[in-house]
Amino acid sequence: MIHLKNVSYSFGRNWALKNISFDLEKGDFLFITGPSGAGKTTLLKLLHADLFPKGGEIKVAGYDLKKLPTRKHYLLKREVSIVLQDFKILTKLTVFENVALPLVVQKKPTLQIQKRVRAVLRSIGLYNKASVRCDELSGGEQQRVAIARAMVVNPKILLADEPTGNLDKTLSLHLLSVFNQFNLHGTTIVMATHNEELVSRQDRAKILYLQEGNIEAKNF
Ligand SMILES: Nc1ncnc2c1ncn2[C@@H]1O[C@H](COP(=O)(O)OP(=O)(O)OP(=O)(O)O)[C@@H](O)[C@H]1O
Repeated sequence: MIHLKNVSYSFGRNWALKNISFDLEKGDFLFITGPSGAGKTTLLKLLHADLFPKGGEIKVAGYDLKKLPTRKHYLLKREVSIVLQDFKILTKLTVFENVALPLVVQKKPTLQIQKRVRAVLRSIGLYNKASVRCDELSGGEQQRVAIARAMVVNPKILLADEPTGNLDKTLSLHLLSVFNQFNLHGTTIVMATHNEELVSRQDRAKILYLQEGNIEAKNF
C-alpha cells in the first residue's frame, strides 16, 4: 500500500528527511512520532504528493509518485485523504455542507451523499451539529469536521497530522476509536502525533520514530 526506499527531502539546504525506507500493507495503522521539526509533516506531504522527493522511490496506493504526472494527481487524491494541522474547512458553510463537498465535487447522487455524510457524522459524534455553521464550532469540533470530510470518500489511506492537537483527553480517545473503526474496515491509517498516551494504547500499531529527518527507531 505504501513503499518508500531511501526517500530524502530538503527545503533548500535543510534536509528535512534523509534516506527514509519502510513499507506498509493494506489495513496497517502507523504512528509517526518524534520531536518538533523531526520531519513528520514533510513525510505526510510526500505521501500525498504535495511535495516531491529529492531522491529515492515512493509508491502509494499503487501509484509510483515519481512517474505520476501532475495532471493525474487527482487519481491518487481520490484514494488518499489528508488532514493537515491547518484543517482548511469552509467556515461559512455548515458541517453537512463541508463534509459533503468531496462527494458533490465527484458528482455523486444526492441521496447517496446524504446517506454517507450522515453515517460519517454519526461515527465521529457530529450528527447533531450537521446544520450548524462551522464558524460556530469549537476548534476541536472543526478538526473533527476536517476528519469527517477526509473520510467521507472512503479513502484507501488516511494521512492525519496531529489530529488530536485541539482535542481534550476524552475526545482524543474517541477519535482514536473512530480511526480504529475506519482501520478495521480496511483504511490504512498514518497518523503523526506527539500524544504518547495514544501511541501506547494502540497495541497493534506500527510506530516510526523520527529525529532530525532520520528514522531513529521503528517497531516493524
Ligand atoms: N516550508 C518550509 N520551508 C523551509 N523549511 C521547512 C518548511 N517546512 C518545514 N521545514 C523544515 O523541515 C523540517 C521538518 O519540518 P516538519 O514540519 O516536517 O516537522 P514536524 O516533525 O512535522 O514538526 P511539528 O511536530 O512541529 O509539526 C524542520 O527543520 C522545518 O524547519
